[in-house]
Amino acid sequence: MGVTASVADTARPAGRNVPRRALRPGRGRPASRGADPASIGGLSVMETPTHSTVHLSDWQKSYFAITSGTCTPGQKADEYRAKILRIQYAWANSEISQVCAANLFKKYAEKYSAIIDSDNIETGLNNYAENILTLAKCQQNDSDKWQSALTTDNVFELKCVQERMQAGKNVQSSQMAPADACVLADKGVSASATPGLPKLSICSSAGETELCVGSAKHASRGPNLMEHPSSSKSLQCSVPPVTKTSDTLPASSASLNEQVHTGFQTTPLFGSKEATSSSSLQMSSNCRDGQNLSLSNQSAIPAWSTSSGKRKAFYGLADEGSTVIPSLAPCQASISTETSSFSGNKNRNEESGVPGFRTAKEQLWVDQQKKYQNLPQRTPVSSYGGVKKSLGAGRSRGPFGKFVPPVPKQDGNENGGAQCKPHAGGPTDPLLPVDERLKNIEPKMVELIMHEIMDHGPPVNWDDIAGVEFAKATIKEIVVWPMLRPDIFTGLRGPPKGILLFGPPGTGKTLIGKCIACQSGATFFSISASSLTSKWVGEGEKMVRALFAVARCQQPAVIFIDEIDSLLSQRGDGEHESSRRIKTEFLVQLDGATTSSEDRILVVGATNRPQEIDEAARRRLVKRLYIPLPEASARRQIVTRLMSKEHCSLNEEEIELIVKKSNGFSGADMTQLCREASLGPIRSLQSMDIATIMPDQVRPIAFLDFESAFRTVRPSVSSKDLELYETWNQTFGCGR
Ligand SMILES: Nc1ncnc2c1ncn2[C@@H]1O[C@H](COP(=O)(O)OP(=O)(O)OP(=O)(O)O)[C@@H](O)[C@H]1O
Ligand SMILES: [Mg+2]
Repeated sequence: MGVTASVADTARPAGRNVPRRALRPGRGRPASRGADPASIGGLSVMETPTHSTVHLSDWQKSYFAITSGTCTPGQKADEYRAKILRIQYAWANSEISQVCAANLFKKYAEKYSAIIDSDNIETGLNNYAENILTLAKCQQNDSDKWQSALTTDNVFELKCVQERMQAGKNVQSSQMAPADACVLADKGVSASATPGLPKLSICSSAGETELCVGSAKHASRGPNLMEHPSSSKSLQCSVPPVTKTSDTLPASSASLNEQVHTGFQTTPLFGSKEATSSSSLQMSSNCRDGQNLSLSNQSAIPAWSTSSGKRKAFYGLADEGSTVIPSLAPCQASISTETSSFSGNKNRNEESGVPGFRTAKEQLWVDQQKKYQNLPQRTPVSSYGGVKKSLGAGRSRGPFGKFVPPVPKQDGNENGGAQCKPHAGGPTDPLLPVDERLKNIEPKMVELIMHEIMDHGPPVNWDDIAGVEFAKATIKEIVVWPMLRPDIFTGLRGPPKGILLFGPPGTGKTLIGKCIACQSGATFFSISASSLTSKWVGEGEKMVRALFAVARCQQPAVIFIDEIDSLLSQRGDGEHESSRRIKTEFLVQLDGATTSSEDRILVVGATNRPQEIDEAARRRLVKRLYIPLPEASARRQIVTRLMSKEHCSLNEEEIELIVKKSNGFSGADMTQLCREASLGPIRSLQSMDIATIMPDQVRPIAFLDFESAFRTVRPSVSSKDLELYETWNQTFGCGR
């Protein structure tokens, strides 16, 4: 690669892989070789080669973009990295001298110091660590495939290691390391001050060559990473044997360790003199080495190629322990401090007891790890803290939701669980006894069902449900009270096993289901029928079986199935085999639940298509409660309750008018009407006011807002549909 191309690249937006040659012809520039280093990056340097192919306008564009403040810190950092890379290439190709390269590096370090050292999160590079993290995540899969051929056994046979071992012996024989020696490994690696291996990690003094860990070759003939793509291998290969001796770390090494983290010396780019003189561009100890090290390492060393283990240590994967050789772990952690600088920063600070700099993302990760460690290891957590998906509607348990074992509650306050064996460790814990009733159920399904238990969510009271007094009273009678007093509700008074809530859409059927969940004190499973039928093709009936099995272990239990018509629709010839099997299994289970008078499992189904429910299922859902459109009183209740939370100027008469005008509206329609009206005061503002107006300056919601809301909100249930519900209710419903 010629410097020409490098310089041309410098003028392009960083990070874009536009073919270099594609740029030049378009611009009609001569494709001459040998750039003028003096013009690389627009900096004046000591050497002035003969050719210059930098297009001035390109350079100016780039330069002004970076310095004008229109670039983000991330873009600036990209630009910086790109420039460093260009210089390295030029130097590696002998197109500029080391002195020239050193000077260029120095200039760039000075030029970019404002963004590198800045604490300002908007103009500095603090947030750049986030970008690196993202990049690293993206690269993880690919780079994980790479495996070093070096092992702990063959690494000692490497010539470079042998040389360094010998050199180490020599130095050790002089009894002490030079005072200004620089250790370039950290904790694990620097433990190598054991006889035979000591100087693997200790450099010669300043002025001499500085070493990378394991890069003995560099020590002997001057570092040239560009010439030695294998240097990253040697970095890695030297680690295991050194680690073995970590417990023999002498104090001197330990103190030297501190230098490891603070310097940039792990990236020797120049010959000895240049290395020393260029220390200023090595972003030394007081820099925010998290970012800087990352930048510099990425530019100088193919850092990501050093090992996948580094990345594992970097992320602290949940399954790391199972895949990482224990003896390697400290080394991986230590190496990651070099390549994954923010983790190094963290380690260092934690070791020294000083709270260290962390990006928000880092902190979140640490917090999640801590949180997760304190919880039972039930839910498999993905490598990055993601959570395995569960099926169905009840996702409210969340990633760290409370663990509810599939056993009856056994303390004195709860009922019906005495016959179950304890299963506190969860279905997948091999050490704990499994409930007899779960023996034939796949643990994976038990696990999935457990996710469907709704044990929290916004509380819903009976008062929140306007109207439907008969349905509410019936539900209290057959659900809540028997759950609370099973001793009274026995024999003929025993609760039914199935309830069907049917009625037009938006009348509060799901709301009632949530209310039962909150008020009954039972374990509440909320499963949408479609999740059983669509997600679990072929396994749906097993899921149904598992559902009832787990519910039996969790008594008293309520299984709420929303849109139950899709699960229990009429059986017919064109029906899919799998859905037929699910339906059959469901009916069997409903019967099974019915046969045991001890069982306290209630199935509550909700539908707005009751006519589609299979007759066998209909029979089993013995209480079929019509949830009609809200009457005038219920509509008034909804409006009053919603408006009581808002700034509103409605008087009684106006509310009555609204109630009258909303005849035929469902509960959901009423809610929508109120939402629409509440936007009226905002709409009446001038658009320019919205940015500056104070909340208390917004006028109250008035009747005129409802009047305009009535123009856009219409009833969602047609009178024809209503007739169908009425007819079905008269035929099959249990209402009065
Ligand atoms: N009786 C009611 N009292 C108060 N609010 C209600 C009532 N009915 C409906 N709503 C409002 O309408 C919203 C939708 O209600 P819900 O989801 O329970 O209807 P649904 O009967 O289940 O409808 P669908 O048959 O379409 O599933 C509720 O969140 C609530 O805000
Ligand atoms: Mg619903």
